[in-house]
Amino acid sequence: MGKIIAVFNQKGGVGKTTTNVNLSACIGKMGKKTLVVDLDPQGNTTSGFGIEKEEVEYTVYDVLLGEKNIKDTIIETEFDNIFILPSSTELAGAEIELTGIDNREFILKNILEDIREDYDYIFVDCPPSLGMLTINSLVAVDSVLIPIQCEYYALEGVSQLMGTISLVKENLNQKLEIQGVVLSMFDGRANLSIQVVDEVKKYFKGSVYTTIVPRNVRLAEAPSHGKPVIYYDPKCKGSLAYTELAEEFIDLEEDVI
Ligand SMILES: Nc1ncnc2c1ncn2[C@@H]1O[C@H](COP(=O)(O)OP(=O)(O)OP(=O)(O)O)[C@@H](O)[C@H]1O
Ligand SMILES: [Mg+2]
Repeated sequence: MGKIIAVFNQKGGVGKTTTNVNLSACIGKMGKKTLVVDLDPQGNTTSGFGIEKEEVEYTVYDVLLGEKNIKDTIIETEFDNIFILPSSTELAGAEIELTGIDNREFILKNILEDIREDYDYIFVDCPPSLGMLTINSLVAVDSVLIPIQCEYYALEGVSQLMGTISLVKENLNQKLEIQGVVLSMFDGRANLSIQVVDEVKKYFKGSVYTTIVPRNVRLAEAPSHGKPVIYYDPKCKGSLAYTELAEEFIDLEEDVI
């Protein structure tokens, strides 16, 4: 049965989508069948895998509103073992449209239960907010992968993030766990980055991945070519980091089992 993981931090621009696209692409390359759910109306995960948002007929929006079956909406990408449930800008409206529905926090969970056996891993890309879409994803998943940017305000908002996870755990999803914390956009030349790594490790204790993702311009360029970085420039630092992170992720998972 597939494991479902939300890539979440309510803070914007910390590397959620970059981590989601590149970690899942590396895991797919390792032979694991992977579904990526783009739950962000910005649709950066969808376009990051080379899918033109305007050309997609049905999206996660139609599935959430019960107008389309998930199996008919998932798209197979050109990348090894990667399937995507695409997003669209309409999804922004879902925040409001879903509030009128009974058991609205469980909509995504019920949808993903139908297909979780078909995949090894399912990654959900969350928007940078604490609205109904994010709550749906925290209820639907087994664990949360938290990207943290190596910058001055890195830990700002982290207590709110942990508070949200605790609330969901107490009230809506008892089995919710922290999958791990990924430090991203590390700049080895800056003392600040080094300090942030120490602080984050102190706060999250053993949950921080050993692999740290450096700031690497190839990671920022790859989405405009519609490719995960390992397909865009397999030898760059960003590719090496996400490949290492995927190996660490899988090793930890397979140890647990
Ligand atoms: N390691 C990195 N090196 C260089 N640029 C990066 C790196 N990680 C992310 N970026 C760039 O930083 C910006 C924000 O990253 P990303 O979109 O992954 O964050 P996000 O948390 O998903 O943002 P949002 O909250 O808006 O969804 C993007 O322009 C991305 O290309
Ligand atoms: Mg994003």
